[in-house]
This record gives sequence, structure tokens and C-alpha cells, in this order.
Amino acid sequence: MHQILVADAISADGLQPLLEYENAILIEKKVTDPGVDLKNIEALLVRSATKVTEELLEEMPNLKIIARAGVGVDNIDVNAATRRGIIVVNAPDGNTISTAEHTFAMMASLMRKIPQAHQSVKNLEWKRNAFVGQELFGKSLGIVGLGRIGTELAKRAKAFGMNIYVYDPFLTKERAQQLKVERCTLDEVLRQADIITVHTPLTPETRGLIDAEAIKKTKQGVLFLNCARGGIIDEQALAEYIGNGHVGGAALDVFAVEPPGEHPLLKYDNVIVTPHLGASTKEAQLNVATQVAKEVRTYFEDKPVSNSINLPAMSKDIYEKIRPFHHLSKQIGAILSQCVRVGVHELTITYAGTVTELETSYLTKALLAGFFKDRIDVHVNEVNALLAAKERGITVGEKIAGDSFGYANSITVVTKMNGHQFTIRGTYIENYGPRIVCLNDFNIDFLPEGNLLYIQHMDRPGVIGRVGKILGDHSINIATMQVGRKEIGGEAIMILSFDKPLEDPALELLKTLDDIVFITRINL
Ligand SMILES: NC(=O)c1ccc[n+]([C@@H]2O[C@H](COP(=O)([O-])OP(=O)(O)OC[C@H]3O[C@@H](n4cnc5c(N)ncnc54)[C@H](O)[C@@H]3O)[C@@H](O)[C@H]2O)c1
Ligand SMILES: O=C(O)CC[C@@H](O)C(=O)O
Repeated sequence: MHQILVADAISADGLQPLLEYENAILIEKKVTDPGVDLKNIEALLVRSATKVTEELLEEMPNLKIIARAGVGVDNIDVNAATRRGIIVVNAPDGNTISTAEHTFAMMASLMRKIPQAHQSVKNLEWKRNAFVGQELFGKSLGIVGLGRIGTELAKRAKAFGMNIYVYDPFLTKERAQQLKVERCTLDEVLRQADIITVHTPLTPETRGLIDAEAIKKTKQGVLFLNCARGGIIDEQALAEYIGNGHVGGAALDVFAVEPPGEHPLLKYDNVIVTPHLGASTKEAQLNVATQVAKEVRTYFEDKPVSNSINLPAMSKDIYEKIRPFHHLSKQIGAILSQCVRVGVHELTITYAGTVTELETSYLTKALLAGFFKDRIDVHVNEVNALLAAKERGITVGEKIAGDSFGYANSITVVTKMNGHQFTIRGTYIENYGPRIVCLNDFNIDFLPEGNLLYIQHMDRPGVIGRVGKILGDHSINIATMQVGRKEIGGEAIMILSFDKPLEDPALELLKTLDDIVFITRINL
């Protein structure tokens, strides 16, 4: 049973895919609540309240997936999760419309002073002259960050007759033309806009993007909106420029620290605020909860997740194509690890034939995950495989080759250690399955599954018989046996498979046989 901790308030209807999943137990508690057994939690579902820090991850050794029911993952230490092989997924578009609508509502409210007028009437006043506003029509809206939310906002602002100026380093000319917005530098946006709104993620680059220097360049009376993340607009600078009258007002849904407490910005009448409500609609909460619940279930069903922050995205169709090679790569890595029981410093993986049409970097990571599986304490998967190799000084190379050795496809790994090298090649044969076709430069053909024994020996009469006798004496049934050699009388190999793991006494006796060069169990 997978234990899933729902640590923040997440729509119960949206959690349905997990509630209906017979292999999961849902625990709806905060991470700090007494009695929560963090050690056994395998999936953690959060919004923005729970801070998923490295310290928290240390207390959760079995955690495999963190799901953020929303867009921003700045409350999650993604690097720490990646190091531990924990997949981080989010719900990137479930709350786009709600947040764009909220930003629009904040902009309209700020321009028409609706919150202030509302409060005044509630205070039994009737001051019609005190709340003269401005029209949106004909005004210039500067959008910093034209992603999902920025784009939806731009469409709505266009419909209100606003002129849109956008700064987004990743916005193409074609896309700007299509959306009928003007592509500008940040300086141009700052100088031309009557209202400036930010819709970027909070990153080291965007933190303080709108600072005192930037605000100085804006028009007298400019209005600022922040419904993205606190900190993109420097709050101290904003307070200073509202205080000196240069900035005409601001509408803020987010703060650098939430809740903001006694904050200098809160004392100004021309600053309107909401408590991080951008995504707080029934529709958005249902969307994001359903998206992440499906992702977590998909993950536990061993299928590819679609919205991972730290794994390449893959559609179901692509995954179906890559799946057999993914399995083969893992098995190759595991065989390599068990055949080469010394430290390695270089691994080169070469792909040839039909497999090259797929995302081979994902296969390389799978091979490394198989390689590290029984070698190191850390749980290694496709998320942290490259990092695990780097941390251990292993250079990983990936190549595409034209020659697939007569097969429709081939995956070959060559590893280097102490002046030697070891090669394994596998292929996937349609309607037949995965096969290992080369092991330590010997041509062979075996299924990489189950309890195997790899014996390298001299090609002399009687060796196979003596091996068979020892196994028979220990009541070990040989399920399959494949042999290969390079030349008559030289070295040869045999790969045996058994119905149950080979036990130590038989292995030790086999090692004493003449003509045996190398022998090792391979458990897959
Ligand atoms: N208030 C809320 O409740 C709420 C709800 C949803 C999202 N958000 C916030 O809004 C942000 C945007 O969401 P989205 O779904 O539109 O994300 P998105 O990824 O679709 O868009 C982000 C855009 O920012 C641009 N960008 C990145 N760095 C930039 C930079 N230095 N300067 C200018 N542009 C830059 C990107 O190119 C991208 O187009 C999220 O990261 C999240 O923090 C807040
Ligand atoms: O969980 C929320 O309500 C906030 C979500 C929002 O900040 C996001 O980044 O998606």
C-alpha cells in the first residue's frame, strides 16, 4: 500500500483518482501534525503552504514523488528532491484562467478604486468624488512574462481596448504577432506602460527584477500588479515609490513572506491586496487536484508522468514505444554492475538502429539507474542518475552509431576500469523480447531476466559436464543454457538460468573447477 500524504488543503473531489486507487492510503494531515509517520510516506501532495525543504526530505526516506497542486514550485527544494531521485510534478495549466481572471479583476479594481469605495460605503459614507477612477480602454499594459497566465491576461486586456507591451526573453516575433502584442525590452515596458504586471516564475533571475532602478524608469502614476510571486517586485522599493507619489498604486496577491504581517505596503490606501487568491476558484482547485492525483496514480502504476519538473516529459504513445528499451537499458545496467565488481570511471552508451528515433537520454539514465541499483545506498532513478554518476566521478558518454550489428536496434555499453574494458550489447526484438547479444566481447544470446549465472571458462571438453554435475548434486535445475566463444580452444562463456537463486555452496564449488576463468551470479 502506497502511503500518500495530502499536506495542504486540496480539493477532495479532485483527489478522486487516488481515493479510487486500491493500492493507496490517503492521509490528510500537515507534515508537522503529531502522529504523521513521515518515514513511510511515498507521495506528498502540497499547495504553497507546506515548505518542502531538504530537512523535511531527510525525514522522508521513502518519498518517491512530490506533487504540487498548482504551478509555482518555489516552495519545494527541487534540487534536493532531484539528488534523492524524487520526482517533482506540478499542475501547470489547471489554474491559468483563474489567475488571469484574478489579475484582471485586481487591475479593474485598482483603476476604479472598488475596494476603497466598498469599504467607505460600509463605513456609512457616500463620497462619490473621492473615488474617481480611470478607464482601462486605451491604456498601455506592460506584461513581464508572457507564459500561460500572461497570455490569457493579454487576450482579456486586448478585448478591453488596451495596448499590450511585453517583455519575455523567450517570446518569439511570430508568437507576439499572433497575439497582437508588442515585443519589447524590459526598459521599453517600464517607460511606456501605464500598468505593469508580472507573470514570471520566481527564480534567482526574476527575484527583484522590478527594483528601485527599474521603478525609477516608469511613468509618473504607474500602477503595479503582482499576482505571480512575492519578491519579483522589490517590496521595499515599491513602498518607497508609492510613499513618494511616483507610483500611483499597486494590486498585490502575493508577498515575499506570506502572510505579510505588519507590512509597510499595507498602510497605503492605493495598495489593494488579496491573500494569494489567484488560483482560489472551485474550478482551478478541482483542475489542479485532479491533475496531480492522476499524476501520482500514474506514477505508482509505473507509467510515465506528464508534468515533471525534473524528468523529460513524454506522451503515452512515446512511452509505449520507449518502454521495451527502457526495460532493456535497466537490465543492461544491472548486468554490468554485477559483472564488473570494481570502481568504474567511464561509461559510454552507443545507440544504433530504430532506438535512435527515441529519447535516448532517458535510456541512458535508465541504464545508469540499473547500474547503481545495488551499488550505492541512495535510491537512483532516471531523476538523479546523471547526478549520481557525476558525484562518483564517472564520465557518461552517449553516442549514436550507424551499425546495429545485424539487429534492428542495439544498445551497447562499454565501461572502462583500471586499463580494462567491459562491453555489453542488447537488442529488443519485436514480438520476441529483450536479448543480450554480446557480453564481454563474446557473442551470445540470452534473455536478461531472473536468476542467471555467468561463467567464463576455457573452451575445453568436459567443462560443461563438470558444471552440470555440481549443479545436479545440489538439486539445482538448469532452466536455460547459452554458450559462446571467440575461437576453438580459446576462452568461452556460458550463461545459465535457474528457477531459483543459486546458493553459495554450489557457487563456491564451481569456482574451484579447473578451466573456470571468471564466475558470477546475475540476479535481475
Ligand atoms: N497567485 C497565484 O495564485 C498564482 C497562480 C498560478 C501561478 N502563479 C505564479 O505565476 C507564475 C506564472 O505562471 P504561468 O503558468 O504563466 O507560467 P509559465 O511558465 O507559463 O510562464 C512564465 C513565463 O515567464 C517567462 N520568463 C521567465 N523568466 C523571465 C524573465 N527573467 N523575464 C521575463 N519573463 C520571464 C517565461 O518565458 C514564461 O513565458 C508561476 O510561476 C507562479 O509563480 C501564481
Ligand atoms: O495553491 C494555491 O492556491 C496557489 C497556487 C499558485 O501560487 C501556483 O503557483 O499555482
